Amino acid sequence: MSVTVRVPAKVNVQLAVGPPRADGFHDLATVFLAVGLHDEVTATPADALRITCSGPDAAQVPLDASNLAARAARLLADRHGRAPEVHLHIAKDIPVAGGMAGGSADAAGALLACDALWGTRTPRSELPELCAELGSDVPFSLLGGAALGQGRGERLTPLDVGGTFHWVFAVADGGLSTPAVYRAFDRLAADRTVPHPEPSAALIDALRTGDVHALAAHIGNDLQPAALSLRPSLADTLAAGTAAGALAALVSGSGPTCAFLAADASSAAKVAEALATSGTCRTTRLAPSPTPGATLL
Ligand SMILES: C[C@@](CO)(OP(=O)(O)O)[C@H](O)COP(=O)(O)OP(=O)(O)OC[C@H]1O[C@@H](n2ccc(N)nc2=O)[C@H](O)[C@@H]1O
Ligand SMILES: Nc1ncnc2c1ncn2[C@@H]1O[C@H](COP(=O)(O)OP(=O)(O)O)[C@@H](O)[C@H]1O
Repeated sequence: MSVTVRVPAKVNVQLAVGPPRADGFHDLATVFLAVGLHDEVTATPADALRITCSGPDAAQVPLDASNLAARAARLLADRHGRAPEVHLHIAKDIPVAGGMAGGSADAAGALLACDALWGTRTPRSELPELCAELGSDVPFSLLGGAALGQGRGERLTPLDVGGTFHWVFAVADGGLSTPAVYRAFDRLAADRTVPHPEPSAALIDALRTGDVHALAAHIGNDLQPAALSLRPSLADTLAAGTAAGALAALVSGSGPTCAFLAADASSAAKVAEALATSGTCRTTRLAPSPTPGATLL
């Protein structure tokens, strides 16, 4: 017997970052959008906790206790006073360390898969809190769709989305460390007062009405200058997608994946083709949004 859970990647269409807090995190006003790139986490009975991973980027995924799926299994087992005996296989399609919350997706997937395999029946209302213990992005990986994230990103308010948005992702060679990008943000902000981050009403309205041009006009990522300072070549990637007709171009979360919003599916295909031949990224992916959160298959 085994249980498989499908989990989506995300892009932050708004990522407003405040000053560092006493606990080292930053308060955010972020709008998460789940996009149609997925990992699958399969839980199978085993004598001990074991992690395996397949997919083109599998070699970059740690298979020890630091894997977020392993941490999720341990947390759930502790919560129910049982041993974390499970084999978790991650079929990885989400770029690793790319600012698309792949590890967070696997954590949310492992929680749901283990809960079903072990029959621990954790109340659905308790899952977001367990997710938040694992990482700031994990509650959104569970929820999917679109949501406003506040606090360190874990306090979610679901948002309505009135249409399908078409994305192209330009995947870079190598990842960027999320803490390093937040540190670069702090360095770049050292000589100014960083305001408390506020949600963009215009952007939330654009999502609700499904207006791609309005969404493109209000999209933004405060971590982008920080990611660019660590990886200046991303400016060429962003420029290549814009030249190919993308309505908006931005770094996805902490990067280095770049995200391009296209007017429709055929424009997205053209942007992807131009990026693929531009020599400014390792590979490109097309994905619609929104898409559901962690789902038992
Ligand atoms: C930037 C974002 C945008 O959604 O995602 P990615 O682009 O990395 O996927 C998130 O804020 C990343 O969330 P996540 O990757 O879950 O971070 P966590 O494990 O909770 O924290 C890792 C580290 O990032 C920094 N961090 C994270 C969240 C936050 N609101 N402020 C922070 O300063 C802290 O240095 C923290 O120690
Ligand atoms: N299941 C997992 N999948 C990917 N990376 C993981 C996983 N568990 C732990 N990690 C570690 O987390 C880091 C960040 O990975 P990821 O979640 O893919 O990126 P990001 O935080 O940029 O969205 C990786 O470099 C890797 O060392």
